[in-house]
Amino acid sequence: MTSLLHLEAVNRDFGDRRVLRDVTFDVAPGRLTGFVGANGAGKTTTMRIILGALAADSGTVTWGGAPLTRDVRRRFGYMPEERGLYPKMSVREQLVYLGRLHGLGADAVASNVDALLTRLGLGERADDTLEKLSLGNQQRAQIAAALVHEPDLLVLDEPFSGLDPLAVDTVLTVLREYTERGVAVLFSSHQLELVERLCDDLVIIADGVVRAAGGRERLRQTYALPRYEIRVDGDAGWLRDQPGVTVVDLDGAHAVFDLADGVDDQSVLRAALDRGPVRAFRPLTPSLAEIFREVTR
Ligand SMILES: Nc1ncnc2c1ncn2[C@@H]1O[C@H](COP(=O)(O)OP(=O)(O)OP(=O)(O)O)[C@@H](O)[C@H]1O
Repeated sequence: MTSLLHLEAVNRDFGDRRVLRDVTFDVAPGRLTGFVGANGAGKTTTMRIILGALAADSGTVTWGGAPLTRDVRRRFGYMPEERGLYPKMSVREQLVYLGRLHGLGADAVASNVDALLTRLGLGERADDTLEKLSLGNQQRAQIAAALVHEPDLLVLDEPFSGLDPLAVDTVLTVLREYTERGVAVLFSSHQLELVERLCDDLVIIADGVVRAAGGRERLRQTYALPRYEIRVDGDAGWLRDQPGVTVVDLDGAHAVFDLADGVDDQSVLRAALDRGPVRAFRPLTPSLAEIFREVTR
């Protein structure tokens, strides 16, 4: 059974620089959580603290409400930013080695490794040394290494960087299979479009501070501007004279506009209908890139 990973007020300094400030968020079982932030925002440092590769100065990390022990961490899978496989060893050999290191029996390891390599599209390359593989395939092998011992929590540092769209889909499908089994997955990325497409939950960090965290749809609603799109038959220029309306974009019959606080969207719709047919009228939800800009500025 997997559990909830919870970080509470985690702080970390390097020298006189505070790199993480009161970092608090959850990684829930069965959910893909995207960890986004600019270069140097603190993602890798946070992940290394979760994995125990680095100590926090203060704050706690718990798994199912209990502090992390070495045994609990053995049930975690990690793909570090500095990829960790040996270039001159065959992919299969090192995955088997890693599985054994995590305490799996020889038979379980052999079947896990074969299944994983097939799922990740590396079945044919299993006996090649890592250095012989393309960069995209090396990346898939690194992901396999984080999965080989059937972890309860997966922590992946930029797992999608350098993958072509097909490989992104393959890896995503595999990660989804894990979340469907209840595994909790945290991955960092600076590719906002990708994170937006993939994630159930998001954590946005800037300068070591979590600026927003929670379900993707809830965040979208929380940061939704009162912004609307309208398409009419004639020219929509009259919107400029409508009280409480600020036109953001106008292109003939199509317009995007913001509404002032307290102005009823239906009154704008009625005003449009008084002038003729309305072909489209809808509130616009912000993209992750817009939310990111909003919370990190
Ligand atoms: N061992 C270290 N010693 C000193 N400073 C460090 C160390 N590790 C990280 N830092 C600093 O901490 C800050 C956060 O780095 P971190 O690697 O966690 O960011 P990140 O969000 O993962 O960025 P990136 O996307 O570039 O990997 C950066 O300013 C970095 O220079």
